[in-house]
Amino acid sequence: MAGALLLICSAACDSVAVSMFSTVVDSALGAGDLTALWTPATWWAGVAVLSGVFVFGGEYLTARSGERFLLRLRTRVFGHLQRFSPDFVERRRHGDLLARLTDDLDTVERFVSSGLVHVVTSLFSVIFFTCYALYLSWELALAAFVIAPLFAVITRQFARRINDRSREQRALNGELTAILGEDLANAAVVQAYNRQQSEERRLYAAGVRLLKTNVAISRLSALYSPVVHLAETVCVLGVIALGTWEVAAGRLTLGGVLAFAAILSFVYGPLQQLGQLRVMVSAATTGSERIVELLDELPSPADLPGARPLGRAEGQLRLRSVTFRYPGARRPALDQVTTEIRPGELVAITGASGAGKSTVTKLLLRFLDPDRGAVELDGVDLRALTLESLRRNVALVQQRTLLFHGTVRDNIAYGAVTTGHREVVHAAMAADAHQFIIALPNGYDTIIGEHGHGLSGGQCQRIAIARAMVANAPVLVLDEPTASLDDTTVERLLVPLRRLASGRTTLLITHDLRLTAIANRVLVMADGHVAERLPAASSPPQPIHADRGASPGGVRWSGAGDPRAGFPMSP
Ligand SMILES: Nc1ncnc2c1ncn2[C@@H]1O[C@H](COP(=O)(O)OP(=O)(O)OP(=O)(O)O)[C@@H](O)[C@H]1O
Repeated sequence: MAGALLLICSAACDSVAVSMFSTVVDSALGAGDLTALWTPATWWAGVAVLSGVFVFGGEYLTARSGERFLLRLRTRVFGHLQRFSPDFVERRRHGDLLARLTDDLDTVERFVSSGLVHVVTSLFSVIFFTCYALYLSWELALAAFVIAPLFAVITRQFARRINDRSREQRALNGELTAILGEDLANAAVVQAYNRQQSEERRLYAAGVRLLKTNVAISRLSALYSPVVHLAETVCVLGVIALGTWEVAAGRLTLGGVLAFAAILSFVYGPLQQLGQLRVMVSAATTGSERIVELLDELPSPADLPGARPLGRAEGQLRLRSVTFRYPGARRPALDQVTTEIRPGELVAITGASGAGKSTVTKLLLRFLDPDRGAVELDGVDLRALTLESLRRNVALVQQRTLLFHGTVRDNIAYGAVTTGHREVVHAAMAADAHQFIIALPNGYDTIIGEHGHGLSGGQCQRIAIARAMVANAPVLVLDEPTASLDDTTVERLLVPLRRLASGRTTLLITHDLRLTAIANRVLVMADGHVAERLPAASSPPQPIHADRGASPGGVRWSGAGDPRAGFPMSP
């Protein structure tokens, strides 16, 4: 707003400068009188300095508020995206979502900050110069401004074509980012299957489509300026012819005609900018359509009206006749599943691939809501709880450990916002990770990549266990925590996993018999049903309750069942 005001002031200064120019021509140049030059020249220079200051301030403030707007908008859209279930994000192409959060937001920012400010300032410039032109000679002014409708017709034609192309451009840009993202994420598969060349071809083909669209947009934009310039020149020549006639008739001075010509060059600039704004609006419209499309999607699941926060749960879980079908799927992934898990119990769920095991975990975390039936924690339907408090009570360890680019410490501390170094170290010790972490080049400060680059699968998994320890939630979901690990690594994980599960209600999805052996009960799932309920093959440890204050790792162990026997608890 302040930026726009300053730019309007600079437009007013320009009008004053043109009037000074007219005075200089008539009183100094025309009369050949040097002494008559100083006063208008001083005013002219003063106004030029003032105009420069206004332009600097206006441009700076406009750019700053534009960047701030972009920051707020990006944070808002990202915040909205964060409220969608992982299933929603996985269904979309990541690259396309990234393009919406970067390039598309950029076009909107350009329009809202510089675009809108230029509209306002251009409008004021046109008004100031028109008033001055009418004051000088209304006949000439009317002749000069017949061109305005011509500008509108030309720009409408261009804007329509550019609009179509920029829609294509935004979609192709999303596709290109998506291909790049996929290729980088799947670098191992691409190389293992010797698909580098075909991937290059895929990227090249998408690049060619984008190139054609970009070239078409550049062609239209490049053509626009000369066409408008031609229209402008014809009009200026017409005005000069009319002006000569007016001077000859004694109705206008030479200074007046020259000032008029200067006005035209000042006024056609803003008029042209107003036209170009349509082009900018086109790009911003396409960008904003793609952002609004995201913002229009209602996050699901979301907090329902009346949802209440849950304190620390006891950990009793119950599935009551739960039925769930994925959108578009022919048969339900879960069909009338009923089961109960007591606080502190470790229940393993096993069964063939596609039986519905992971779907149960998604329902427990409320990544999905059942179509029929209910999932309950401590006897309360999860839909009656706030999502934040539910997820504070449930810790998750997945098959593929998801790490962030950052230090080992940051990755472990991710489990709870207020975790200090001491808690991180204790959790790492309980997860049997401390020794390998201190052997890393910078110990806990070693930077690890998103995919745990430099760490083995087992080490990543132990970091995930430490993270879940830090979270200290009463309910634990372990989704195939040992899948794709070798026997020795699995053996090493058993103790930390038992420590983690101890005192927590644990749902363990696994095909691994060594893991089902540590469970209190085993449920075997088939085709979305619980087909069998088996007792445990061996007795699990006897803990116990999770209590952050009770031991440094947040878990208290009882008697002989303590698998940490001989485990040093201080770093
Ligand atoms: N996002 C999805 N959209 C559509 N169908 C899905 C989706 N996720 C899973 N399914 C289907 O739901 C059923 C249950 O899937 P789920 O992932 O729960 O099985 P699972 O027992 O965990 O399998 P696995 O052991 O292979 O992980 C399967 O038939 C699967 O194809």
